[in-house]
Amino acid sequence: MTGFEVRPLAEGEQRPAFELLGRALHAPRPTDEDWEQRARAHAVDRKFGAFAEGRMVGTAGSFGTELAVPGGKTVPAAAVDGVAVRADHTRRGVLTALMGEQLRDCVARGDVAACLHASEATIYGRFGYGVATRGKTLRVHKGRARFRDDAPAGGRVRLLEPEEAHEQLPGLYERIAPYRPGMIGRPPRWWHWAHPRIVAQHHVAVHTGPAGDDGFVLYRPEDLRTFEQPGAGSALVVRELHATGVEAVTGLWRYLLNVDLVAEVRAPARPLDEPIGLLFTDPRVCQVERIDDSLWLRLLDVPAALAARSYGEGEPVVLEVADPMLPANSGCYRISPGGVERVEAAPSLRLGIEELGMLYLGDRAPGLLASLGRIEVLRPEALPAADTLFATGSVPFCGTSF
Ligand SMILES: CC(=O)SCCNC(=O)CCNC(=O)[C@H](O)C(C)(C)COP(=O)(O)OP(=O)(O)OC[C@H]1O[C@@H](n2cnc3c(N)ncnc32)[C@H](O)[C@@H]1OP(=O)(O)O
Repeated sequence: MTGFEVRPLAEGEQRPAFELLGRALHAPRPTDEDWEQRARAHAVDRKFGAFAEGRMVGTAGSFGTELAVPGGKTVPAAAVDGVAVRADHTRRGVLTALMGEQLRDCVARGDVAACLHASEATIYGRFGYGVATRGKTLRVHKGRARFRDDAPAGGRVRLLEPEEAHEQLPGLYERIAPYRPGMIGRPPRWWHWAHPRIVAQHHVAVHTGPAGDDGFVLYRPEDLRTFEQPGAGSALVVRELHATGVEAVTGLWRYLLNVDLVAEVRAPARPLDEPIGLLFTDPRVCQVERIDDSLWLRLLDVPAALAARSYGEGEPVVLEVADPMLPANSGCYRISPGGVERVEAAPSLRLGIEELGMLYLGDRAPGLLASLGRIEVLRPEALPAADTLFATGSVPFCGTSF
């Protein structure tokens, strides 16, 4: 559609963009005071606006970070946020134009990947993003929860005051992450913008093991009491839990389940392989309520992304990747345990950039996507080989909201 232009935001346009976003997300309009508090995290850098008749009608932003990929390396990545189009200008191609500008800008900056958390699962596939990590929501009923005698024990937990949390958590996160594919670095901008809002609404507890601080949890109480059930107590809702290992994870769960006046602990967006149920004498006290998409991944520089991750043992496979929005990525890549090279060879498997995002961190196997018709199989023997090559041995997890 014509009738609007997309350009980088100019200095002074951060607040209208922030208000546009808030309105699109049905958030209350920020007061001058709210804006004062947030302004320092709202640099114009990496932000775009769409303008029609002199007014901003859409916006999209990102911040630069590092994404952990299989094998232990990180790649430069854009964490995309603040995407919105004014309600009176939706479905006219404004987001499509913003995404195009943003992707080209990220490529020019040298970002190897872009990632985001989606408000709706129907928006971003068309721009090449695929679901690359998922999270499960756990609910543990405290009344019946008894830890097994052989469950890890030890360590201690201390509560932090908000000022202590501001001071201590950046260093602690830095030290214990990224420990698995899908985690992102948290730049100062994230700590200035997202963290204060989270800490204002949550309690923060840190676990200390034999080697020092090795995990932390942010949680808030939710009142379950009603007129009919005045003794229902509270639920503790976990916003974040990061730890170096199962001992620290267990220590933090022991702490949460030991807080008085608590009926249940609910933890959304946990790693799919976190074995909380197995800690209890009755594993059914821990229910998986749902599994949701978490991080959406869009590879921007396919050769660099494929070269950055490790591969399992297996016969080499030639993938043909199609990326209509960033055609420089389209082509054939030979993947082998030793590495990746761009080739002019007949492909064994053909897939789109969205599907490559889905399997890149190890969340989905090529065989699964092929069985759903999302990978075209030209040589059937290549499919088990691709499954082995792309297997990671760990479940990807993001754990940072933005
Ligand atoms: C990373 C984040 O920040 S997530 C937050 C995203 N923002 C929001 O959810 C705020 C509320 N929603 C909005 O502001 C807008 O609806 C947006 C940004 C999601 C979409 O903006 P639009 O300008 O309407 O998108 P655009 O017109 O470019 O749509 C492109 C295509 O996607 C489809 N599409 C866009 N949004 C949606 C949606 N929410 N659900 C289903 N389809 C959608 C359109 O129908 C269109 O399809 P077509 O090409 O087949 O015709």
